[in-house]
Amino acid sequence: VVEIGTGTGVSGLSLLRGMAPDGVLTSIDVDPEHQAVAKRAFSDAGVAPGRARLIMGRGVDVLPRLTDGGYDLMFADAAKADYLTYYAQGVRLLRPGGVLAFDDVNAAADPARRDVESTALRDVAKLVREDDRLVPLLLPTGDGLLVAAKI
Ligand SMILES: C[S@@+](CC[C@H](N)C(=O)[O-])C[C@H]1O[C@@H](n2cnc3c(N)ncnc32)[C@H](O)[C@@H]1O
Repeated sequence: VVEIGTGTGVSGLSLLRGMAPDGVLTSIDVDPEHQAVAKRAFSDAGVAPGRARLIMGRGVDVLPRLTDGGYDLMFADAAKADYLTYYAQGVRLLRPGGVLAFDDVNAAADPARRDVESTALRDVAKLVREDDRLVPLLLPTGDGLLVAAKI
C-alpha cells in the first residue's frame, strides 16, 4: 500500500490492520513531526518496523521514485491541488486489480467553488470516471471517498 498524507498515523494503522501480515505500508508526508508521531503510534500498536516505510517529502516528488505495478492500493489524503499527479502516478503504481482511493472529494461538489483545490478535485473525479482502465465508486463516508479499481 502507498499512502500520501501520513498525518499522525490514524489511517496508516487502519490500512496496516487490513493488510496481509507481511504487507508493507509506504507512507509519504512533508511534515517530519507528523511522521515522528505516526512512527510512535505504529510502534505502540506493535507494528513491526519493517512493515511501515515512512518517506518524508512531497507526494509529487516521491511518487515518481516508486516502482511501477508494485502496489495493491494507493490512498491519497494530502495536498488536494496535487491530486491530478497522485491520480496519474497511482495508475502507474498499481498492479492490475489494485485500488486508488482519494479522500475528501465531496469537498469540491459545489461548482461555484473555483479555488485550486476544488478545481483539482473535480478534475480528478472526472478523469477517474472517464478512464477506461478504472472502475470507479464514490463512497459517502466523511467528505467523500472516491475509490477506483484498476482493470
Ligand atoms: C489530513 S492529514 C492526513 C491524515 C492521515 N491520512 C490520517 O487519516 O490519519 C494530511 C497530511 O498531508 C500532509 N501533506 C500536506 N501536503 C503534502 C504534500 N504536498 N505531500 C505530502 N504530504 C503532504 C500534511 O503534513 C498532513 O500530515
